[in-house]
Parts: sequence; C-alpha cells; structure tokens
Amino acid sequence: MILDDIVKDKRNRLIEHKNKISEEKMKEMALASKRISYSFYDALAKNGLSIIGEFKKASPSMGIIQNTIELMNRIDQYNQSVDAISCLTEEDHFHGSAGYLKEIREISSLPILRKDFIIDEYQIYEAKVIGADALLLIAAILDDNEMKRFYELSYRLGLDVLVEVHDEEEMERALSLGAKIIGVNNRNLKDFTISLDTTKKLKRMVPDEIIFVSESGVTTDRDIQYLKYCNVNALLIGRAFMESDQPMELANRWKSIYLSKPKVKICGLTSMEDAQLVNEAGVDYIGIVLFYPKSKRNCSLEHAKSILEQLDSTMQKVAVTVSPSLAQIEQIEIAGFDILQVHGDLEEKVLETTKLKILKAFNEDVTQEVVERLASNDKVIGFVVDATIPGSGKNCDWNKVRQYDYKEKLLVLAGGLTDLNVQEAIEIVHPDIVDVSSGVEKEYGIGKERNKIINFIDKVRN
Ligand SMILES: O=P(O)(O)OC[C@@H](O)[C@@H](O)c1c[nH]c2ccccc12
Repeated sequence: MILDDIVKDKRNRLIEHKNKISEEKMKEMALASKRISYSFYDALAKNGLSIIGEFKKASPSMGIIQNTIELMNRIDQYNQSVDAISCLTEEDHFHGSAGYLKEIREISSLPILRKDFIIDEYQIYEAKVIGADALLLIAAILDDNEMKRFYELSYRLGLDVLVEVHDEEEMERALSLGAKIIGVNNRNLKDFTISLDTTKKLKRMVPDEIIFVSESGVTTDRDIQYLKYCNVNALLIGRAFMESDQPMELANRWKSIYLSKPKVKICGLTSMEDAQLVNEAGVDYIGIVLFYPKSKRNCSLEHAKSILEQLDSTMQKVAVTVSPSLAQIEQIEIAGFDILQVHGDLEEKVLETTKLKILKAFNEDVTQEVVERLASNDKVIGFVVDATIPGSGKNCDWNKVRQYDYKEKLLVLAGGLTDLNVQEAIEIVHPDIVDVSSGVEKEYGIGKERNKIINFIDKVRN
C-alpha cells in the first residue's frame, strides 16, 4: 500500500536528516527559536471561507504536476488571496523539501503548514526550525499514543496542528484527542479515489467549535457549490492551484461562489402588476409563458412585450416555451428576451439557428447521456429541472435532481417551490437558480402576491 511505502521511505530520510543535524542539535535549535508563529488557527477561524493554498510539485496519485508559474510569483499570488499556505516537504513521493518551506517563509507572512508524514519528534523540532507555523498529523499512520505525544509537543513549540482523518473511526480518535483543527481528506490514501461526500459525511460528527478543513480533490466551481452546503471553515487546495497560472483569480472566484446565494427566477408573469412586484423585490430572472394556451399563465406576444418594457434592465428575461417552432422563435427573438427556455422537444434546427441562449427544461428522470449531449452545445447555458407537469405546483425528487453532472452549466431548480421548502431544496440540490411560479401566486394562475415574493426571496438570500 502506498502509505506504507511513503512511511518506509520517510524512515530512511529521517536517518539522512539526523546525520546532517543531530537530534539533540535540532531540539536545541527549536527550543532556542524566538520566532513567534503566525496563528494558523486564527487564519482558519475567521468568518467566511478560508483557503489554504498548497505548494506541491508532484504526488503519487497525479505524478509530476505541470506548474506553470514560478514559486516567487505563486507565493505572491497566494499572499494576496489565500489565508494560509501548505508546503509539501516530503521528498520521495511529493518532490517536496524543507528548502521550499524556508524559501516561502522568506517571502510570506501567511501561516505555513508543514505538509509531511510526521512519524518522529525530530520532524516537529525541524518544522519549528525551518519556520513552519503548523504541522499535519495523519491519523492513519499514527497510534493514539503517538498522536497525543506529537500533538502536545507541537503546541509546546507554538505550532498548531491539523489532524487529518478519512473515516469515522479516525474522526473519533481525532475528537478524543481534543484536536482543535480537523481536516478530512477527500482522497482515500489507500486507492486514491476522491469523494467530496467524505466531507459531508464526517462533518456531521464535528461540533461547531472545532475548525473543520476539507482537503483534496477540489477542482471545479461545482465542487465549491457542493462544499458550501457542508459548512466547512476552510478548503485545502493543491493541484487546482498548482496547475493554474492564476491561482489568485481562482481563490477569489471560489471564495465568492462559496458565499453566494442562488439567484431567484420568478416565472409566469402575466400582468403589469406582476412586473411592478418583481422590480420592487429585485429578482434576477423572470419568465413569461408564450405560445402555450394550455397554461393559465400564457401571454400573447404583444402583451409579453408590454410587460418586458416595464421590467428593470438588469433582469434576465426568459421566454418560456413548449416544443417551439422556428417561426415562433423568430418572433421571440425580436420581442426582447435574453433567454429561451424550452420544455418538450428542442429541435435540432432551432438549436442551430437561434441567437438566443437556451435553458433546456426536463424532469428528474432525464439521463446523464441527454444532459451531456445538450451540455456540449455552447448555446445551452443551463438546465431547468422541473416537475413532470410544469406549473402543476408539484415538486420533483430533489435527491434525483442532484445525481446528475450538469457539466458547469447553470442548474435551475423548479417545481413546487415555496418559501416553506426552498431552503431544504437548496441544501439538497445546490442549484444556481431557484425558479418559482405557483408558490408566489395569490391563487393558482391569477397573478403574483407581494408578501409571498418577499418571503421567498428572504428565505433564499438569508
Ligand atoms: O491536490 P489536491 O487534490 O487539491 O489535494 C491537496 C492536499 O489536500 C493533498 O495534497 C494532501 C492531503 N493530505 C495529504 C497528506 C500528505 C500529502 C498530501 C496531502
């Protein structure tokens, strides 16, 4: 198993290190150090999301990492955007070194975590000497006694400890140790599989006073969307930053996604009063039903145009249609809509010719294959997952909705949302946009109600 190999090689490296600087000498230097650590704990405990940016040249799961920018430039970007730095010092499998940590120390006043396989007190003294502020203890390679000894020694030297766990049993051990900062590694170090569900599952065991870090495998915007509902204090990000030439931009974007709330789409406007209400409430998207007389909310194109004229220009205007013909779409295009929402069939020639951005609607029984085929078209900006009968006020099976991979497109959740269920829906589905129609109506199909809109938005944004 890879962990055993790493630990074995570590034992050999330890001999080498101790030959260069003896155990006694290292201990003496650590105890003599006057350096006051930057608090790793405080960096993670502050409000909002904290990010730990890693410096890592290679790893057993990914091999050599193609890093495009130099250490200097990278740390410069980290200094401006992240809250702490993690530096790999393991030589054989991660191509790290104590030297990198010393170099980073020279150019950063962020707290630095020594990322290594700690199996001996020597490494803790060494961490202090090379300028680290914190170190990693991996529960999987230590017994309870070692964990306690190493943990206490670290704090005596003024170093914080991130205790890393991967399953329930290790989590129990970290909790009984009294760890103040616990990290869950989403990567299984036995077979390298990654699942962010590990974070979700283990976070439930941890009281809120303990700082919780989600580590590894965070690479996409959607990963951030997912993790924001796990309520973590911090993310530890390696590969995604190492492979990016703009880690600062990535860190800033991910922080803002983490803090952002879903956007609100109010669907099925039918009157000037409705337009007035959505303007007042400040919604993000509206929808008007066209060419679908079966719906009580159907509007003629002329009427729709007059509603559009009333709406704030910042709002995205969506034409809601069912299996539209080419001729209908041409009319929609000139009426001033931004987006075309298509329920039912989306004909190939419609996709080819329209200039509008498209939201394709379906129910939760769609297949991953269909999602991917649609997602491969640039005009399709997202998906509306709705109840089988749109506008019926029924909601769809949220657990099914979250199963699919929507490929970085917008996910709009519709179907029976109200101010009473929208928070639960958001927690399960993590949509980019929540879509409501009957849930904010006075009575089915007869216009929107001010208080219902206000309560709904309040539940989404607060
Ligand atoms: O590159 P990633 O998938 O973003 O992962 C970063 C970090 O979590 C990972 O490097 C790591 C987590 N725990 C470790 C223990 C030892 C070495 C490395 C690690």
